[in-house]
Amino acid sequence: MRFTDQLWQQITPIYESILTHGFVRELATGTLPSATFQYYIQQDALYLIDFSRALAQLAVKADTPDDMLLLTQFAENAIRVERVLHETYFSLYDIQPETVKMPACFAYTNFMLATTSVQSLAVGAAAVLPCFWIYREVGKAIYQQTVSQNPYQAWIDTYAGDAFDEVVTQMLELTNRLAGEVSPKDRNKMADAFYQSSRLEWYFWNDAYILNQWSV
Ligand SMILES: Cc1ncc(CO)c(N)n1
Ligand SMILES: Cc1ncsc1CCO
Repeated sequence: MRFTDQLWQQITPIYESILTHGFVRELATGTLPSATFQYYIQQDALYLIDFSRALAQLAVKADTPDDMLLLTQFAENAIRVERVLHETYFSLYDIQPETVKMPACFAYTNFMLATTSVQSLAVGAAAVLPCFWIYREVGKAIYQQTVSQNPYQAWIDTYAGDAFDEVVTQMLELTNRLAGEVSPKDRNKMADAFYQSSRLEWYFWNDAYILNQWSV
């Protein structure tokens, strides 16, 4: 069994909770209230910027030009996806950019940035892997269930598509290779980082669903 298969086994309950979450269900059926989607897109634009920073920090730590290139391309692409959010959703739904990260976005981006700056390349890679992998699985799952005229179809197509699939496969290969080069102790740290980010993926959707704000 590949290392990443073990990682996925450990997050099975989290993944199930994500797939059955109201946000994901309503995204699939197109019934998600537009205010909820707005909140999500505003937070995701903020998220993608720091996600790009996290990937760039991993690129600095990479040992080979090939890995540097892969990670810098991912970092660039995260900014490009952030731009596309603005060009499509922000203008389509007349969404105003947000500057304040709400609790889940704040927790998730800070966790990724701390892990990719303080921990090793392998542990940092495990911390960003759920961003790739969970979105691909959710994208493919929703793609099966989606209805015609779904207002969120473009979002679904992005993550269910072949281009994203290829990117995720590359990130999985990198993570498995790195896992093979580190100690069992570090593989445990990788598993912990992967688990924590997976949890935060659930919280990110949940915050949007409940329109969570800072209480104080
Ligand atoms: C919160 C979150 N996780 C993962 C992705 C996909 O990279 C995204 N756009 N947003
Ligand atoms: C995972 C991911 N999601 C949006 S951009 C990106 C980086 C890979 O291109």
